[in-house]
Amino acid sequence: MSIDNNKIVTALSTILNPKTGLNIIRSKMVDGLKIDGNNVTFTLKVPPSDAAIKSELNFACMAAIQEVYPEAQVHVHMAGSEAGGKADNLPQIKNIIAVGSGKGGVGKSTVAVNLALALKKMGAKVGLMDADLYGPSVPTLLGMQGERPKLEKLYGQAKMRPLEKYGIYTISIGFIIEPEQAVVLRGPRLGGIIKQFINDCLWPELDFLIIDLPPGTGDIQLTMVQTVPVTGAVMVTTPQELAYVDALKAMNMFQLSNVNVPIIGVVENMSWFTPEELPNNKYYIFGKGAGKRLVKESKTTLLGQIPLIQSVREAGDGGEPAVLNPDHPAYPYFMSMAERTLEQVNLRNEAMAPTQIVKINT
Ligand SMILES: Nc1ncnc2c1ncn2[C@@H]1O[C@H](COP(=O)(O)OP(=O)(O)OP(=O)(O)O)[C@@H](O)[C@H]1O
Repeated sequence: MSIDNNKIVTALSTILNPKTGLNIIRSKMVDGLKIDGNNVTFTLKVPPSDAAIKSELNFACMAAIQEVYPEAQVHVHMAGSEAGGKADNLPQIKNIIAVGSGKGGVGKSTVAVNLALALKKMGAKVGLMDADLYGPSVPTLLGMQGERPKLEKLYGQAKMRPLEKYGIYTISIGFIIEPEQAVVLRGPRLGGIIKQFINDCLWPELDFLIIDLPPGTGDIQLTMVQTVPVTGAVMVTTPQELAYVDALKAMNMFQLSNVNVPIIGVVENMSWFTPEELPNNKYYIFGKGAGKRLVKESKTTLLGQIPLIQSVREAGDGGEPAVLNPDHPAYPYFMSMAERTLEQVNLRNEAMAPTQIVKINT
């Protein structure tokens, strides 16, 4: 009986990429498959990992093929994938968007969550990583307090599966420890947790991973740009002068020549106050202008201005973000913010090469 190419591919597609948990055919790890009589030969492009995992993978491939064709002689050549490129970390994710701000409390998490859900509504596959380790808000904003991610073993390594809510995938330190304990985490451990969110999480194939960064500039932001190729950053600010100064500092971090993460655009939150009973009135209680000034400084685009509306806070506290409800007064603002973000990400991808992981000597 001659060996059928398709049956070999089917057998190999039961083997998983040790890094992502996706199958090795989908992950394009199998190259140069050749069948010659009973000999089955191919190259397996493996992400950097230890020798034990490589040998387990090797045996798993052989066993899967020999289950279908016991007479097959299987020759697997192991080849490392190129180091430092997008292929290494989160290759299954097309766009990684970091949402940053100069200061806390400007609504960065609210923007990140509504952006993620709006992109999902527009048909994208979306993940949301809560990297704000000191003040994780995602569990509350998505109404997921107390939920825990499932742990699984993959080739002997413990992996976490992101939780699913409203059709998006998410992970947060708030799902692992009680939020009030997060403040006791210190520098080196913070970087370790971010790396776990990236390397030890079984993220599915996604069009967008939105990352809710902590406010300001610091180790977590740096670890992030060093560990994954961030496609671009969305900066969130409130309209007042003081917010502008801090937002500019945070924005400049992404623009450092050795970081070089493009700014996708600026979202101005709490641009004006609109009382629910007077929906056409706008009161500029925080002044005007920070968003536009930041846009001018970064030569980017104003992705949106979101009004300060009491029910935005209520929707967030209630775990059902505004963009889930088409009748919510903030719905059109968040949707148009997401549409512009998508437009700008597409323009960025047409105009520039993928971001490389940043190498910083500290
Ligand atoms: N447009 C808005 N209208 C009304 N309330 C808002 C608006 N945006 C955010 N809020 C509320 O402001 C508070 C702070 O928002 P959020 O947690 O999103 O900010 P943040 O910048 O992520 O803060 P931190 O990084 O310090 O956690 C929340 O209670 C949120 O519901």
